[in-house]
Amino acid sequence: MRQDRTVSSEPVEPQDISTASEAVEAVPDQAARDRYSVLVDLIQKYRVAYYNEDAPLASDAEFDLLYSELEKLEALHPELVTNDSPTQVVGGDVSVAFAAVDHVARMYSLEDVFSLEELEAWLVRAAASVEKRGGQPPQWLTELKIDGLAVNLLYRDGVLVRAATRGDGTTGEDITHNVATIKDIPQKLSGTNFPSEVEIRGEVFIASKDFAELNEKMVAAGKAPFANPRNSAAGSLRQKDPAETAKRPLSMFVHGIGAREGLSTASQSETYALLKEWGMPISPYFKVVSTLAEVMDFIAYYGEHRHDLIHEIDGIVVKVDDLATQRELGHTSRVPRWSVAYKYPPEEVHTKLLDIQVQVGRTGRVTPFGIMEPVKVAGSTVERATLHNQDVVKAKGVMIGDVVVLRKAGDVIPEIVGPVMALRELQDPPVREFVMPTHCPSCGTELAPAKDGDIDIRCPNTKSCPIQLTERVAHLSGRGGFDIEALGYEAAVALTSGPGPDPAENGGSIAPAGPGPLTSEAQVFSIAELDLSGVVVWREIRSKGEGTGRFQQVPYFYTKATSKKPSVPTKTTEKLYEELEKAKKAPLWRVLVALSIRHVGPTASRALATRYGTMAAIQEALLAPDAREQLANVDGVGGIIAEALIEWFAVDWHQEIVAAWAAAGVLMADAVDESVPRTLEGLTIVVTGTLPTLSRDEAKEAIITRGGKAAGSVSKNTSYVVAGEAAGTKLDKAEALGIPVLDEEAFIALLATGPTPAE
Ligand SMILES: NC(=O)c1ccc[n+]([C@@H]2O[C@H](COP(=O)([O-])OP(=O)(O)OC[C@H]3O[C@@H](n4cnc5c(N)ncnc54)[C@H](O)[C@@H]3O)[C@@H](O)[C@H]2O)c1
Ligand SMILES: [Zn+2]
Repeated sequence: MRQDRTVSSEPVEPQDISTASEAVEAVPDQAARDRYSVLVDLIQKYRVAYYNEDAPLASDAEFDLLYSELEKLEALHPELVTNDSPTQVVGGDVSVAFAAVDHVARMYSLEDVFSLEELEAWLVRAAASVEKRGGQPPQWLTELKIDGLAVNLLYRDGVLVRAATRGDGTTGEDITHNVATIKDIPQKLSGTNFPSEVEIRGEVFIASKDFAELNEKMVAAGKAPFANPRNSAAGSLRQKDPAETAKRPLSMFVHGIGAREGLSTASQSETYALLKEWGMPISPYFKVVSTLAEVMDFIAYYGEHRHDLIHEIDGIVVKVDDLATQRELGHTSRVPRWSVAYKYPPEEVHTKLLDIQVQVGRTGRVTPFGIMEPVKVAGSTVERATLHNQDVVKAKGVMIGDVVVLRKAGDVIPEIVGPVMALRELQDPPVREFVMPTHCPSCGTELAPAKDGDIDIRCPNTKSCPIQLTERVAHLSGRGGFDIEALGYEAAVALTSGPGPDPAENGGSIAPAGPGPLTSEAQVFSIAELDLSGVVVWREIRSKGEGTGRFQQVPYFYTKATSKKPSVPTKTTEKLYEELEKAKKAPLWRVLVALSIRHVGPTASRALATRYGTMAAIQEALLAPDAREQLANVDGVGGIIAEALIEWFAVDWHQEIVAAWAAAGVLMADAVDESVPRTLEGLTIVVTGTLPTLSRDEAKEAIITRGGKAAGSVSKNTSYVVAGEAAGTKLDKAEALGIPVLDEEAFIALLATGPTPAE
């Protein structure tokens, strides 16, 4: 039966009601009845969107919360429960696009728990129930809860005769032709002696790497990307045209059996082994354990490795392994009593996109980012997420005011996946399109791409744009730069800008204004000489631990003067001075990172430092007529970075920063190991193929420490090519250009003595 698809614009917040365990049966009042029908309608509507349209209106987390609220309400008022309550039936039904087919044995859903305490209570209860019936303490089959959709495969005498979706558990959709396109699923089982009839059940999914590729293709074809692997698997499997399904990278793992005429295995794990012999795809991840502690270990392990697996998971399933015990325990109308699913905290939620603003980075790049209603996802509260550039905003199709899918997988940066289209029309105020600003929000300069054809637009006022300076100062003191802990973002703001207007008169937001005492990063190593005593910032006045909405100006780098003590630099400020002194001895690569040269991060900086050793050598290389080629040839550098270096160093005020830092005592050179003779001075050597004893890195290191240059590609300027086993095109090119080729032995001799005049 089709549900009415009108969507109420009233957002329904889950309400906090007492838990079932502490519930006393009470007569439901009108409020409880009203709430009950609201919940039932909403859950049914969400189910239809999820199972039949493959286009969820709510996140799983939101759905689960509403569902558990319904369960609790029913526990409190059992007389409200009807036979067709969502808690009594398996979600989903049969869409008109497919023929309806009855399963031989019913299919069930799973009981969900959302905390380890609940899981423990469930396992203890189930074990007690088994023992009460005279059984042994159960062995637990622990598996991953695959984020896909269930299929039921009916094999008669070893031949696949029908495949169906779960549907409402009794009747599913006939998807035999679509399943026939899935390579993992055998049309014929291998071996002999098959039962006359067996229903093999499993989860169809799209592997994580395939999912990423599929979405890239969808976007390239101008279609909306899938919100998650579950939707994509469901959408792909339920295509009307099997030829479409065939194009989708679907996989499957078995997780159960239904009808089993003449199958004699005693446990589910044993059945898996048999099915594997028959050629069915069995998950590599399941494990049979006997204690609660082992179940918990399994959960902890996969919680940590959640994103290193073949497929996405949303939890762990624990099953009683023994089949006779499974039969003993039976099932409710909706779920088996011998199995439970523990769900990990959600990594994907829905939230409202309140605004899209832009920020200006340290290289002037202007990036839009979303501001959302704060929402908890994967353990942290998120309210901002980058949208990268205007093209990404377009590709994702998000508008200001949309309800969006927000994903934060593990430690990964939160990402706005896309809008929930079905809710767009209902937003009030209506959604509106984001328009990229034409002028810099910090300095008002007109924005433009650095080069024709660039997607990113930038504020070209790099030297004086206040926000760019702030960002550069914050960056140079960062972990990859000089690593000056006492110079964090707040300090960078205080140094580079004035305190701005009173936040109380500015909607509570702290807006920097005017220049601060530091007007260029050239001065950072002279901060101690600047007068920081007058630098103030706005702080909210707190009373009894609460904000008051009123603000006062407080000194940032100095203590507050009292009648007894004059204002002096704070401890942190003293630390800042000390750290600056230490930073002067930072290795060259850190100096390079600190300069905020486009594309020059720690990796490229390390490569440059290893190759050149001093800032002077880099500057000299930049002056050479073939500078671009030389730099691009450094392993780990390449053409784009070479270009960026040349461009950066060509700017006067950039050179002034380098000069000012050098004048302030920044070393800008890595120590040279004097004990190694510089036998390769002036030589350019390329190492290729596998050498018998030296690794590629050891060989390069040996060249560099002896004053030589370890290049990545062969040119007429190459002095030698050191070739090992399986050397490819580089060797061919060396031979074509007549460049001497050395084996490892000859190379080691060269390291020791340098080129002999005979050569
Ligand atoms: N976002 C929404 O609007 C919305 C709507 C309806 C349902 N849902 C989601 O679906 C869930 C309920 O759906 P459900 O009834 O399909 O139950 P479920 O997804 O919680 O669990 C049952 C299903 O898990 C699957 N599964 C994966 N790995 C398994 C394994 N190793 N062993 C056994 N089964 C395995 C099977 O397909 C099985 O049918 C909700 O908790 C919610 O997360 C979301
Ligand atoms: Zn600007």
